[in-house]
Amino acid sequence: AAVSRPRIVGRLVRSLVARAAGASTYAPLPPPQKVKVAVCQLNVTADKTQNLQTAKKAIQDAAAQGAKLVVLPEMWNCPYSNDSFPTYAEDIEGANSLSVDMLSAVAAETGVTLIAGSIPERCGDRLYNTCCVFNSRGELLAKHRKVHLFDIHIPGKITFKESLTLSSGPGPTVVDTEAGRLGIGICYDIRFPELAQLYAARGCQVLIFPGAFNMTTGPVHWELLARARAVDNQIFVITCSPARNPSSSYQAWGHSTVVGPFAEILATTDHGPTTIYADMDYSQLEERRSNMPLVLQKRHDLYALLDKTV
Ligand SMILES: NC(=O)CC(=O)C(=O)O
Repeated sequence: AAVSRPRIVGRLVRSLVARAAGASTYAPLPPPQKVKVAVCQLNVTADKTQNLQTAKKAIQDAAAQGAKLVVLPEMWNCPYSNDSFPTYAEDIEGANSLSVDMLSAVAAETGVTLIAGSIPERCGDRLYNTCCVFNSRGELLAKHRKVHLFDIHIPGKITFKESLTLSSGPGPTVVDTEAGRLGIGICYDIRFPELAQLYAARGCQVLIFPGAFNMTTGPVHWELLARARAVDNQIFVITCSPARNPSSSYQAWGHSTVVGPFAEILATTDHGPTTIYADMDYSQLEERRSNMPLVLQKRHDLYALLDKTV
């Protein structure tokens, strides 16, 4: 059954308070040893109702295939454009968020942990690019607001300035779920290795990046960055893109991918709508880290990661 909005909000507030209070002192988790993940590369159109139906069906199908963790892409309920963000934005903690209601209900119905890509979030007079995380009861566990905004100008290729409409989020998001401890980033966030290092230092088992790279940066950087974050931190990395839509003003690269802690590709795809699956075995984290104990070999006398959020 769908979870009522007050319960969702209460849950989120408790979760945020708990994280603020104890972010540096997570108790060791009894994580599941193996998790089957589904990465849904959704077709995104200008029709929001259709986008919601597409997402719902993809989650249901993934659960029917045995996935326990389901990931959606960046901006799956609207076209990726500054014109669209204000129009499609929803108040995630308000009473009438169509997307959140659907996500909460389908997570509860299917019993999956849902990393719900991102949607434009309206909060007061600000907009954010926000990823919601739901547990198997449909409760909102956390939300990540994109920390690094995508402001780039590559002459003759691509210019995009998210900061024209969006505000950047306040900080990292580590969330303990039935599918393990997850660190969440959105798209451009993957380019900043310190964020991934911080997540690894906090004991995350998987880094999840809903993202929509493009035809200029995607071919050269998308897989490279996912594998780089994985190999640096000896950690699982998941990227989830929208499918490429020829009628869209922004051509997404696609190529959603799951990478293992040795930087090996566990699952990947091209640019069409599809769902890819991978079995993540968390015992590989210990194995890779004991084979090659990078954390123990760091020269803390020469450099350090400074976590300013705890
Ligand atoms: N869309 C993004 O946030 C990032 C991207 O396309 C890139 O880094 O390239």
